[in-house]
Amino acid sequence: MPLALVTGASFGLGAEFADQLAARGHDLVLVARSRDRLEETAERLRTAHGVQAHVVPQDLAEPDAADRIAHELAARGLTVDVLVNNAGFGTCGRFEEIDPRREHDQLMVNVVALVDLTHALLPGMLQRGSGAVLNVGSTAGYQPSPYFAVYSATKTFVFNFSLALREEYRGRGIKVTTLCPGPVETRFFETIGTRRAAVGGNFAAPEPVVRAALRALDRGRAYVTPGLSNQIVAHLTPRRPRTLVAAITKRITRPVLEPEPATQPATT
Ligand SMILES: NC(=O)C1=CN([C@@H]2O[C@H](COP(=O)(O)OP(=O)(O)OC[C@H]3O[C@@H](n4cnc5c(N)ncnc54)[C@H](OP(=O)(O)O)[C@@H]3O)[C@@H](O)[C@H]2O)C=CC1
Ligand SMILES: CC(=O)[C@H](N)C(=O)O
Repeated sequence: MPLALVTGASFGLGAEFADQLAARGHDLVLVARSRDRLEETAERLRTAHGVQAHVVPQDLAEPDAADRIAHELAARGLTVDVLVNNAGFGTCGRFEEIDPRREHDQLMVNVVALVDLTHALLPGMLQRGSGAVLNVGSTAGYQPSPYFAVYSATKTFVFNFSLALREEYRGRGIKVTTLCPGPVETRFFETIGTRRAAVGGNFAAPEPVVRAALRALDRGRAYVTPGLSNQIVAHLTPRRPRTLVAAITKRITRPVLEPEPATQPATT
């Protein structure tokens, strides 16, 4: 069976990727920090889909995270066919008020670990002449986003990095697709600290978002943004003048500085 490695598989979109890939008959390697949660997911996938599910607990903010994962894969004799770089989190607010350590970790998880894991696994895919990389970006990456300065920049990085790789490996059996979702109902907003961080779209459930991502990967598409309002942001928003785009985006993202609304819908 083909083997897929999913980062951030303990919750949210990553757990959904693991479910849907297992339902398609993939064996899984599940990576995140929450060991218990990964073990539960792995057991559920084995029982429901009869696949092998391997748990590799790892903090992706650690500088040698990808090396450790690669070492673990080699020790267990596992060859990865599909890499889903999904793990990530956001920060928001006035830049000078955000904990620099948190921003640093965000860069490590959203950017450095994603590149390092791709370095670790892509050469094997090239040798075998087939493989797939699915990177999770965001609609936040389509433009500079004041009050999400670092988060949106990490997602712009993910998008441009993925587009460039896709072009480099065209014709060599490697698919590279970026999922750029708008707001999805996950723990993301608990972690970032406010549901006001859901900018410019309705909340989607993880299931259709992941389904759209895997369909796009099947078809070799460069990127996918599920949902009509998110597609308007993706395709119809002018890209320049860039300073004007940043100024307009600031008007849209500014509410993130205001207090959280009183009621909190449950998250998955
Ligand atoms: N929800 C949304 O509206 C949107 C989300 N995204 C992107 O989707 C991706 C998944 O987020 P989502 O499912 O929504 O959020 P969740 O908070 O539900 O899940 C985040 C996942 O990332 C993992 N993770 C976070 N930090 C680390 C770390 N240091 N080391 C290892 N794993 C880590 C978490 O695992 P653990 O805590 O166990 O380590 C968890 O499995 C992210 O890249 C996010 O930016 C993009 C657009 C919209
Ligand atoms: C959190 C996200 O990345 C999402 N695109 C949003 O705008 O809410």
